[in-house]
Parts: sequence; C-alpha cells; structure tokens
Amino acid sequence: MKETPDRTGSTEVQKMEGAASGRLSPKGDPSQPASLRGPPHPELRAKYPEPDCLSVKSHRSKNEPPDLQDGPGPSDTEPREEYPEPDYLRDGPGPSDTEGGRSGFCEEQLSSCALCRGVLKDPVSFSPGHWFCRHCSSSYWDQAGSPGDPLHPQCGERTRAGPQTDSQSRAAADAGLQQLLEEHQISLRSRCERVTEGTDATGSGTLLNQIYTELYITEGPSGEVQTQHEVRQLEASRSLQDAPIRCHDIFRASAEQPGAIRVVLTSGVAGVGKTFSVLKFTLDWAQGLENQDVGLVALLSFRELNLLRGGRLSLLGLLEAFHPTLQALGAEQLAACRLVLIFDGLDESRLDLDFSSSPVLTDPTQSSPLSWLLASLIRGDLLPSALVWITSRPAAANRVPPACVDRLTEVRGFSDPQKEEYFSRRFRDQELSSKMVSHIRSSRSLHTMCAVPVFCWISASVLEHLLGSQQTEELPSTMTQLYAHFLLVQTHRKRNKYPEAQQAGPGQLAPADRDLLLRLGRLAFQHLETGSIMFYQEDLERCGLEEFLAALYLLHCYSQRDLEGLRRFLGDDYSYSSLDDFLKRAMVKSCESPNGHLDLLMSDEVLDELDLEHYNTTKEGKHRLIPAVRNCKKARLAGCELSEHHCEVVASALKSNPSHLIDLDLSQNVLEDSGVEHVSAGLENPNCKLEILRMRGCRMFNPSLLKNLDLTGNTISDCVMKELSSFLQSPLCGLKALKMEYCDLSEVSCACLAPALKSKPSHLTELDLSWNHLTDAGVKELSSFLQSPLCGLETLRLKSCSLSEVSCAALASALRSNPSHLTELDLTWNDLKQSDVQQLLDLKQNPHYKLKTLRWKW
Ligand SMILES: Nc1ncnc2c1ncn2[C@@H]1O[C@H](COP(=O)(O)OP(=O)(O)OP(=O)(O)O)[C@@H](O)[C@H]1O
Repeated sequence: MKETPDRTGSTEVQKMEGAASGRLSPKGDPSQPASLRGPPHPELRAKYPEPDCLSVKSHRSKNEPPDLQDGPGPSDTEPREEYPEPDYLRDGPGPSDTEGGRSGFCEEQLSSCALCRGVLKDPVSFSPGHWFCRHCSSSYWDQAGSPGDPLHPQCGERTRAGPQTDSQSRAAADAGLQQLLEEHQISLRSRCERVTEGTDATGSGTLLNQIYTELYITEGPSGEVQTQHEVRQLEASRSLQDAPIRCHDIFRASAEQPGAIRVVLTSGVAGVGKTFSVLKFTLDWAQGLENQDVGLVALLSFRELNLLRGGRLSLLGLLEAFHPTLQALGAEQLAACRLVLIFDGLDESRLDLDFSSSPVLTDPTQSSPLSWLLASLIRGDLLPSALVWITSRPAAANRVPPACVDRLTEVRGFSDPQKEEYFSRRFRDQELSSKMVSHIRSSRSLHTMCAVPVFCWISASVLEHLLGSQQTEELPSTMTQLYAHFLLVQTHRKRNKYPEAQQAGPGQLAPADRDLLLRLGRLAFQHLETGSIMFYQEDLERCGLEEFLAALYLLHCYSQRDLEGLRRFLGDDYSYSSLDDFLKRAMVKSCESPNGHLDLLMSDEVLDELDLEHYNTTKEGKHRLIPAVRNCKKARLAGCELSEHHCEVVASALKSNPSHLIDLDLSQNVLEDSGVEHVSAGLENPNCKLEILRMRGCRMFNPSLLKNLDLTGNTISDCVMKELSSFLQSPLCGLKALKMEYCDLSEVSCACLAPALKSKPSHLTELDLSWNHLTDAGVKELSSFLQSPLCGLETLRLKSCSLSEVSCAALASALRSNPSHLTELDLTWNDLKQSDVQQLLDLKQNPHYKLKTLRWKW
C-alpha cells in the first residue's frame, strides 16, 4: 500500500533479496557512470584540515599519483643486508609469515625474486611484501597484457598498479585507499541523494535535500524503558524545552559531555525521522559538507541485516555486503580510516544481541555470527576507533546496555515552525502550502500529529489531492478522516498506475480495491494482535496505518456478522450485540493493552468532564486515559493511584496552550513530593486556568493561583498551616474557597490562619473548617478576621468544632461591629441550644445584617 522511502539505499543484500522475491529493483546502483566520479568540492577540502588518520580528504596521494618509476631501492650490486628495511615490515609480520589478514599477502624472503626465485636484481615491489627483479616483473606484465589491476603472480591477490619501490608502494597504497574511499563516497552520495516516497509518480525519487527539514533532536532522554503508546510519548515530550542538537554534531563533544563520544544511541517514535537523519548525515558527509574529518561512513539497516539470516561474516565481509565499493578494503586500511558505522532501526532487529556473554572479537577479518560481531563493535572490542551510531524506536532502545552508550539523543520530530517549513519545502506553490498549513493549524489533532514527519507526509499527500482536485468535499479534520482519505488517495494512485484495474467513481472504491483493503486490514489486524511490527513489503506500521486498517477490518467483521473474526479479538464469550456495545468492548479491550498498541489519537472536541470513575476498566486502563486531561474542562482523577509520571501529564495539561482545565480533582492519591512539584509547576504556568483543585486525602503541596482549595482529610500540622498562611498572604493568592474539613486543626491553627486572612484584601468568600477541634478559643481568633474591613467572607462553615455559646457571642460581636458580607453560617453538630445562638438570631435587627442562612441545630 504505502511505498516507503528507501532506508539506506540499495545494497547487495537488498539486491539478492529483491531478486529472490521479485520485488522492485533497488534504486541505488552503486556502480556509477565514470562521469559521476570525482573528488568532493575543492573549496570544502581546503576548509577542512587534514585529519591525523587517513580520510578521503587526504589529497596527498590524490594529487600526486604514485610514481611507478624506479625509486631509491637497493641495486643488485649491493649486498642484501644493506637494503633499507621497508617500514611496514618493521612492525608487521616477520618474513616467515605466510599469510595475514583477509588478503592473505604472501611474504617472501627479500633476498629472492618472487617470480624467478633467484637473487633479486634491481628489486621492485607492487604490493607490500612482494619483491621482484625488474626484468621478471616487466616480462610478467607484458605477458599479462592488461593495464588494470592484475593478479599477483604468486598468491593471486589483485594488485593495484605496476611495480614500485618501498616508498612508492606506500604512496600507491595510500592512493589506492584514497581512490577506494572516494568511490565509496560517490556511491553513497548517489544512494542517499534521492528518497523514494509514495508521492513520487516517476519512481525516480525525491531529492533529499529538497524536502529535508531540520528536525528537533535533543540530547539525553531519560533512558527509561518506554512502554507508553508512542503518541502519548510524543504528547508528553512536546512540553519540554530542551536544547536541540544537529544530527551532524552527534559525535561532537559538548559542554555537557566534553569527553570523546564513541557510541551514540538515538531513539524516536515511528516515522519521526530517524532514518532521514542518518541519510542526511551520510549525504552531507558524502557531499563534502559536514564531518570531513571522518574517513568512511558505512550505513547499515537492521532490516537488511535481518536478511542475512544470522549468517557468519567478518567485519570486512559485512561492509562489503552492504557497500560493494569497499570490496578491496583491507584490515590495515580499515584501521587507518576514521570510520563511522551507522546501524539504523534497532527495533526491527531479529538478532539476539547479547552484550554480556558473547565472545570478544578483535579481528576484522574473522568470520563469526552477526550478533557477536555487532556486540563486539558496539562494546568497542572490535575496531575501537570506529564511531557507532544506532537508531531505534524507544521501546527497543534498551537492547543496548547504557554502559555501552556514550550519548543518548532523541528525535522529537518537528517543532511548530518546522512543520510549516516542511510544507513550504515540499510544495513550490506557496499558496497551496499556506492553505495546507492553515488547515492543519485549525485541527488540533492534525497539528499535534504533524510533529511526526510521516504524518506531515500523509497529510501533504491527502491535502494535495483534495485541494488540487475539483472536489468540494470538506477537508479531513480528524486522524480517522485523514486515514480514510489517505487510503482513497493511494487507491487512486494505484488505479492510475494500473489502468486496466476496475474503474470506480471519484472518492469510491472499486470492488477489487475494497477486497485489497480488507485483506490488508486482516494482515494488519493479525500483526497488531501478535505485536509484530514488521511488514517487509508494505511497511504499513511506519505511519500507524495498521491501527486504522485493523479497526476497519474489525468493523467489517461486525457488519458482516463474522463472529469468528470478532471473537478472535473480543474473546470467545462475545455474542453479536449492538454497535454501541461492540465499540465499547473494543475500547475496553484496547484500554487493557499495557502499552496502548491497540489505540491511536484523540478527539479534538474539548470534553466537559473526564471522570475516571465512570470507566469500568482496570487501574492500568484508567491510567491510559489520563492524557485526555489535556482535552477537558473538569477532570476527576480521584483514588487512581496516580504516579509521579501521571502528575507530570496533568502538569503538562495545565501548561499547555491553550489549557482547558478549570476543575481538577486529585483527591485520595498518595502524591509524592516530586508529583506535587509537577502539579505546582503546572499551577504556576501562565497558561494555567485552573480555578478548582481538590486534593482531599492527599499529601500537602504548594498551591499558587488557586481559586478553590479543598484539603479535606489531610492532617495539617501547625507548621504546614503557617506555610498555608504565608501562601494566603502572597499577593498572588486569589483563593476564593478554602475547605479544610477533618484536618486536625486546633486553636493554634486558627491563630496561624487569622493574621493571614486579614492581612490583605482577601478574595476568600467561602471558608469551611468543619469537623476540627477548634474550640471557642479558635473561633475567637477567626472572629478577628471577620471584624476586619478587608474581610469579604460570605460563607463560614464550622460544623462540629466543639463550639459553645462563647463562640456564638464572639461571632455575633464580629458581625455587629462590621458591615459584614456573611450570608451563610453553619454551626451544626456543635451541640448548641437556642439560648446559645440567640445573640446571632438577634442580629436580624441590625441594619448591616446580611445573613440568609444560619444553621445550628443537629
Ligand atoms: N527531516 C525530514 N524532512 C522531511 N521529511 C521527513 C523528515 N524526516 C522524516 N520525514 C518523512 O517521514 C517519513 C518517515 O521518516 P523516517 O523513515 O526517517 O522515520 P523513522 O523514525 O526512521 O521511522 P521508523 O521507526 O518507522 O523506521 C519519511 O519517509 C519522510 O516522508
């Protein structure tokens, strides 16, 4: 269904697989026309200084072709002992060694010619360790008759050039490596410069540089295993404001990490741009634009590694399999290059990576199981100088032990301005792209989801189709509508491609299309159920399409009364029921999933109330509904065993722009300090519109811009009361209602509270201190507040506070002395008699008296 972008360009492995399965041939042909072969731009070469180790930028050998004429080699008249020993023999294998490394060079006694076996005359060499008489070698070349790289006359190894002396042979070796690396660079350039996306009508791919939009990548995610649904992770991560890092800089030291960075692990949700990042890194290197101190970049995808089916390979063999241009690369040359190895898509790997007990490999020529090879590379046993970059979706990122990783980064997708840049890059017609952007901005769910680039691509495909056609139908504003349109767009494309297929009217499905979609739906459904995320050919999972298709399939089962299909998902006890009931059961089933793999996205409508009590599901099911707080006015999350993370989600809802929450109930949750801190931070955010916060039976916290505070059931010590009192004195405090039933308050508590209440024009209109042992002494303290001209209290509840006639007298004198605002006074459960409250009742005669309700009986 979806023609996906090519991950790393084609490789030998891919070609083999493609040939076997009859798939389309790969687009990146490593054998380029000669005209394409050329050095990187000279200006850029000048800009980047020569690194210590050899890189393709080493133009020493490029500009000075090896001199294949006679060098200062020993003459046949000089005794053998006086020959200067070639450098590579000093540290290398002794003359008796017969093979070494992958190339298995023959080592010969320097005293004899490798061809005639006689004493060397006018010795020359055309590869390390091979010495010949000039005459013998000339005859050999004459016989071979080929100007190319002839086979070594003794060992059959392919050699690069004609005979040469020691320093010349090293220059030739450098030049050989140089040439090889340049060819590799050119090959990579051609592989990465175009990406194939589904919108590509010609099949030639789109230029990566034309559509590539800078991504928001951050350094150092938490490193925790992420089991949340990826959309939720995305939602949560949008609120964070971390400093970005460019994909080109991931191996560079930073102020936070000044040391050398060898292994980088980059995580990110599906379709967020991990593969595009590694392609961009590679392309910019291959074009001579970035990271020019790197000698060699090798890009390997785990998906293609899987195709090797766990076979045995050496490191050199692996590089060759993925990059045929590296065929002639030897072990010594590899060690001399500054190599960057990129492994893309760890989540797709079927390899059993065992970092703790797989054997240590150090030899790049040694064949071993692929999983050992990778573990050794990542641990740094094998080629420790190589830099390794691994990308993965979050759930699989923990397959590499943290100890092996020097830097963690996270691709978070597009920021809001980047989303807009994406559309303007993709479409030359700026009017069209502006229309798309404004449509996406108008739908919250589309706008949120467009943080994931693949959703931008889907949206762009759909909107291009709809805005470009004469159709007058409404543009999709929910993800479901978007997916439905996407299917139509893709089907339409298929019809254009295969015109012999059955025709149908615009916006309609031909029976064959319908059949295909349902078959895809069944496939998606089955894979989704088993948790399998890989579709090698269709690759639907990347855009979450399988969730939509699976749902479509299930709905089809329902409409066709396919009980077998329905029972596979809903359980054997399911019997055909109303659509409402069916949908409800499907919802409950998806809520039960521990990682949310059965659901996707979010209604755009702002809910009046989210009350988790109303959902008849497990605790985990309720937890998974919590992110919906972002989209409701009133949220009841009481008694749900909220964790710190949930508080973080709530806080992000309070901070979001716009924030809809007005009334929040977090009662009966044991909130740790960290959780409370999150909530407090949410309350302090200028976007926060919360007016009512209920935290009955929770631990104490530090509220700020609250209108309504309910602390019922908390044991509030005098010390906490003082904190509360200082909060009440803060000029920011706009509290209107304070409820503190059953808080173990005493006379002393009131003494703490009263000065605060009368210290500034108080917004407090409602105070409920019922069910506390305040006693008359406490009420006397409070009555001083009632006497203050700053007091605007309208409701005072003092139920069951151990009060007597004395309290009534104090309250009456306070109300008498001041034009009071009090309209409701509740003194029930204090065992008062009529005579005790008489003074209050008599106030009715007072012109300032506003009391409408006085309760005092049991
Ligand atoms: N930086 C970008 N600029 C433009 N388009 C992008 C960018 N990144 C990703 N896209 C779009 O999103 C699609 C998916 O991106 P990519 O394959 O890189 O995602 P991913 O993170 O590797 O996903 P998965 O985990 O599924 O492999 C691309 O094919 C492209 O259409």
